[in-house]
Amino acid sequence: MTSRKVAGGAPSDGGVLFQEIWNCPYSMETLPSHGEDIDGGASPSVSMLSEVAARRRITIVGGSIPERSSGRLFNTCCVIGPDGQIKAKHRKLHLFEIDIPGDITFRESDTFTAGQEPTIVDTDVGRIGIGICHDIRFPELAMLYRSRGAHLICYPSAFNMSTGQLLWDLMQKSRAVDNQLFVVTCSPARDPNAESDYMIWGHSSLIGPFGEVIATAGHEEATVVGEIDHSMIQTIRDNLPLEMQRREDLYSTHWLMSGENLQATRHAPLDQMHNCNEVKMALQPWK
Ligand SMILES: NC(=O)CCC(=O)C(=O)O
Repeated sequence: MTSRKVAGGAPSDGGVLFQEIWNCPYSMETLPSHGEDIDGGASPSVSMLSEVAARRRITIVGGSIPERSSGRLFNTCCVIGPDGQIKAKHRKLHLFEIDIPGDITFRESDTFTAGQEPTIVDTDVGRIGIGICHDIRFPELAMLYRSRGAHLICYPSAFNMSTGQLLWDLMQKSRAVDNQLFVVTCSPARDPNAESDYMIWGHSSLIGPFGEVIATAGHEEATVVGEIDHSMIQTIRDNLPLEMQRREDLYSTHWLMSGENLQATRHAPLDQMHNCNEVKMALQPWK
């Protein structure tokens, strides 16, 4: 997936987004043997991205690779600037866990450790928030990026056949429309002959702040190219001033993500979720 910024500053040569886990099969059994030590400078995959970014003078949101660090494995995305330097590193925050008997069972947490920090980074193609695949299901993360002034959120991804058909488009459009910004996704292509049980859904896309599909792929291998006009963000926000219409008197957007009562309420069975309207949410301070 490649994109080019066309407004809101000097045009750059653009950016490229890769998919989730592009340097090896997305299989929990074999992933550990492909882990690379990014901080230790022993990552052939990131070195390759850096070389390409510097040679082409572009920003690369480098999908994700298994990152080995202090004896643990993370699902990690590096953002690389046109000088070939790593500008940011995002470790997947929400690991994908699913168990639909007879259909799909997948547990990333058997292999990966979850990251601890959201990632927002200023690049030549705008201010980018990063999420990796399953991170897209959590609207709070996208809201956080919006509140930090993100122009676009990049989600390197690998949705599957069980959830992709119903939800993939919906997720991307929801995050874009709720937050009135651009959402860019990149998925691997589907390989019908793959030996893995995990069949990829595909359909990488660039979605605009009004939910419009600017560019999209099918499930086959493709390069998707789209233009991001930053001025559209303000236009849509002026046309439809959602932020001004929030009913802070009814629901607070100052979220408290910790605290015993909140935890107890959030994790209670549905029929015990009383007093929910008393729960205040305040955004976890993010340094
Ligand atoms: N690789 C992933 O995180 C897949 C997420 C997914 O398919 C979902 O439904 O969520």
